[in-house]
Amino acid sequence: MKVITETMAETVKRSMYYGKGDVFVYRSFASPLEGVTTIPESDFCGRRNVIFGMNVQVALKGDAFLTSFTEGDNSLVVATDSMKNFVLYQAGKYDGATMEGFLRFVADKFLERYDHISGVEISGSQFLFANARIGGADGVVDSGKVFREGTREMPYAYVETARNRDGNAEIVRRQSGVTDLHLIKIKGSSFYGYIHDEYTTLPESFDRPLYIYLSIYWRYDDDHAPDQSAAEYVAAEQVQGIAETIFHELDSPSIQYLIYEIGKRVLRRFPQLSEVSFESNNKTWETVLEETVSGGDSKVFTDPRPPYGFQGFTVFREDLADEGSE
Ligand SMILES: O=c1[nH]c(=O)c2[nH]c(=O)[nH]c2[nH]1
Repeated sequence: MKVITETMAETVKRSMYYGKGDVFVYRSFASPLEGVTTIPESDFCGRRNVIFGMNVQVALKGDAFLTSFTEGDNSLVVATDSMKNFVLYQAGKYDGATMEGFLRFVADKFLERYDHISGVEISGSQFLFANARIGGADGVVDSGKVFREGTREMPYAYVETARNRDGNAEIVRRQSGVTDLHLIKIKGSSFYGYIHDEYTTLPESFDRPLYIYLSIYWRYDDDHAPDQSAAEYVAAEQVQGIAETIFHELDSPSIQYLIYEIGKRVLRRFPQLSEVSFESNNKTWETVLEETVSGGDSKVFTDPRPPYGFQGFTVFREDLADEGSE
């Protein structure tokens, strides 16, 4: 009987996990992120982390949880409410400066604390808070105490760990990112040359108001890790700066080509990365009036109607192979 069970365990890969989402963590006066290597496309040089805030999702994995599903046996269940408390408690113990580092720290602590857990999947979206600007005797300066939740676009991080044969935590997969950029280029984008057949109604466009929703994700190569050194850390703000710069510079023939060019620039700027992935949506405005009283290029637009197009693409370091250096 035992042999059959073991064989089944090897051949049947069951999906099994449970956890907690929307764990909102706000840590005040965390370590500042300093010593980041700057790039020409961005003036980002660090984060003060007066408020280090994020929305965390965590899931625990392990064969030990099987009977909680199959027999209602809760004896090895870490309640998801306790997971939430665990994450919040660790926020007080973390002395690093990045979400990637924090998630790794929490994942390791889970495996240390609970022997029966075999793996952890944890991800987060970071809230960026910007200093309020206040007027006083010295002119308009940063408040240092009052912050506004900065932007819609959010740094993203994902870490998956598993216990190895020696019982120690190992990284299985991880990814960093920036999600939910909304970028409009008012002039200088086209889309033409696509298949024209009995299904085509879209007019070719030689100067469209290209509006994209964009999420960008990147992975470090095996010799580098996002929580290793600030000098090798790739910040969401920097990748965002590259995306905005390329969008500005390039007269793009399509979103497909635009994201490829952004990906190549990111890999060229950051040799410590092995790949960059994109998810984009096309929200290009509809043109309502081609002319206005202002003359020149002035027009009137409105939001597009659904459905919306999307693109997904991963750029690898090999894609740079036949390019000269800048
Ligand atoms: O950049 C674009 N890529 C497409 O594949 C596409 N298809 C479409 O209708 N509009 C666009 N725009």
